[in-house]
This record gives sequence, structure tokens and C-alpha cells, in this order.
Amino acid sequence: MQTPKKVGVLGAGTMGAEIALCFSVAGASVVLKDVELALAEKGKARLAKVVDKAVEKGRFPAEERDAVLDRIVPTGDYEPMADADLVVEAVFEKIELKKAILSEADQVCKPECVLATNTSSIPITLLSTAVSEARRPRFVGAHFFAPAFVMKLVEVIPGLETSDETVDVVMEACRQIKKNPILVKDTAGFVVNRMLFALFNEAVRLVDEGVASCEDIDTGCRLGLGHPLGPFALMDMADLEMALDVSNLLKDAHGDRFRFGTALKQRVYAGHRGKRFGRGWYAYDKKD
Ligand SMILES: C[C@H](O)CC(=O)SCCNC(=O)CCNC(=O)[C@H](O)C(C)(C)COP(=O)(O)OP(=O)(O)OC[C@H]1O[C@@H](n2cnc3c(N)ncnc32)[C@H](O)[C@@H]1OP(=O)(O)O
Repeated sequence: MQTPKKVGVLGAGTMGAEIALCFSVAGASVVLKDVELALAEKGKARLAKVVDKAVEKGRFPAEERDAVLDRIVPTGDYEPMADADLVVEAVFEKIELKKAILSEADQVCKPECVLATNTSSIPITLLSTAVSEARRPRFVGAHFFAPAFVMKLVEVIPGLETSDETVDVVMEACRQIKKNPILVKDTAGFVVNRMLFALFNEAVRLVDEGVASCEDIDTGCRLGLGHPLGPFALMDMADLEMALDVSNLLKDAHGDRFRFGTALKQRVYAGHRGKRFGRGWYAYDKKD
């Protein structure tokens, strides 16, 4: 398959916007939707900074900057994605929210359109119940990793009714945007988040037990295991509340080994949710 000519992205947060950018860089026209136009425009504005940084670091050609951003059209409506070949949903990791948005998109998108969800942990077959029976063969999971413009992996997850053709289409679309797709069975947390949350949970337990500080545990992971960031720095990059939600989903599916420790819950209760909130495991300068 060619790169899809037109792509819709539902949700202009950090993940959604950067997924939009990946397709635009590959030459697709992209519609970036949020609940209202102003939020979609804000998501696109953040992308200009992402591209500028990539240009600064010599990782993206300066002369392509404007064209790549021009191909991304922000919107508050579903209608502009009626003729999209592929739509990727990337809204908050809440089951009912995702289902509502997938159902609305399903009613607008053309029958041939593949509808993909960027859920990080919710079973695809469960989310597929939000779309019509006719769409289900063209409904699939496509899990990107943060920061999505940089990270090369996409987990491709067929649900019970996803067709082989849809899996092939999405795997190929990932290759066209220079990502490396891996095929993963439909299980809560898929592959990478099951491993990542095992690490997160053990790291929080170490803090709960007073074995070491988060700084030292992060140093241990970086210098002892070669991870680019330790688990606490990584949780701060995401959102501690989101981490707690995901871990609860994993706990429901796989048992108590995914139970998060006390130190994390306390930070969530206190609103210390991570870098974007000015404070998480570490303190930061608050920025937009
Ligand atoms: C929860 C989901 O379902 C699953 C996930 O996505 S888990 C997260 C998986 N991602 C990772 O583990 C990535 C960890 N980070 C890295 O490996 C490296 O930082 C990197 C390869 C992305 C970039 O490295 P490099 O280009 O050398 O620059 P570096 O300075 O480290 O980071 C560049 C920018 O990316 C941001 N960034 C790095 N990791 C991030 C992450 N996980 N999420 C969001 N932003 C991230 C940094 O904050 C920095 O932003 P800034 O320029 O505004 O300060």
C-alpha cells in the first residue's frame, strides 16, 4: 500500500499531534481534530516547535518545514475526515471516552477507511464494540510511543474481528512513515507496557521499602542497564495519573503484580502528576 493519501487524527494532545506529524512528513494530508478548533490549533502550534527542534538538531531538512506543517489542518469537526483513508484515535486513555469518539468517527468515515486506536492498554476487541459491525474488520490497534515523532516502534494489534488485510495495511503504513511495526496479540498492555509497568511498579516498591531514592534508582537504570531515562523520569514525562490508570487496567487483567505502590498514589492525590504539572517525582519549571 502507498502511504495513505489522507489521514485523520482524533485528539490533538502530545501523542495525537506528533502522530499527525509523522504522516505529514511522509506526504499525507492530515486532519487533526480535537473537541474544538482552538485545541486542535494549539496542538498544531506545538508541532512547529517539535519540527524546529528537529531542524536545529540537524534531524529534519529546514526547507521542508513549512510544507510539512501546512499539510496538517486543525479542526473541531469530524466532517473533514469523511474521505480519510486512515483515522488514528489518540484521545485520553479512558474507555468510555475512547468508545464515544470511535463511535462518532465511525459514523462519518467512509466504509473503506481503516480506523486505528492508539490505546496503550485497553483491549482492542473491547474498543471495537464502539464501531459498527461493518467497520470491525477495519478496526485495529496501532500503539505509538512517546515522543511519537522520534520513537520508532508501533505495536499493531488486531482485535478478534480485524481482517488480515487491515493488519497488512497498517503494518505497511507504519513502514511508510519510517516506523518499525511489531505484531502483538490483543491483551491488556500488549507487550511493551506490560514490561514497562513491571519496571515502574518495582521501582515504586523500592521507594516504598526505602531501598533507594528515586534519583538513585533512575541512575541505576541509566548506568546499570543503559536505559536513556530511569523509570521515575519517564513516569514524569508521561503523567502519573495516567500511569496509575493504566496500571489499574493491567491489574484487572493480569493480577496483583501490576498493583502500584503507595508513593505513586500519594503523588497523584497531591496533584504532583509529572513534568507538565511542574512537579512529579522531581520538581520542574512549569511550562505549557
Ligand atoms: C505510555 C505509552 O503507552 C508508552 C510509552 O510511550 S512509554 C515511553 C517510551 N519512550 C521512551 O522511553 C523514550 C525515552 N526517551 C529517550 O529515549 C530519548 O529522550 C529520546 C530518544 C526520545 C530523545 O533523545 P534526544 O534526541 O537525545 O533528546 P532528549 O533531550 O533526550 O529529548 C528530546 C525531547 O524529547 C522529550 N522526551 C524524551 N522522552 C520523552 C517521553 N517519553 N515522552 C515525552 N517526551 C519525551 C524530552 O523531554 C525533550 O524535550 P525538550 O526538548 O522539550 O526538553
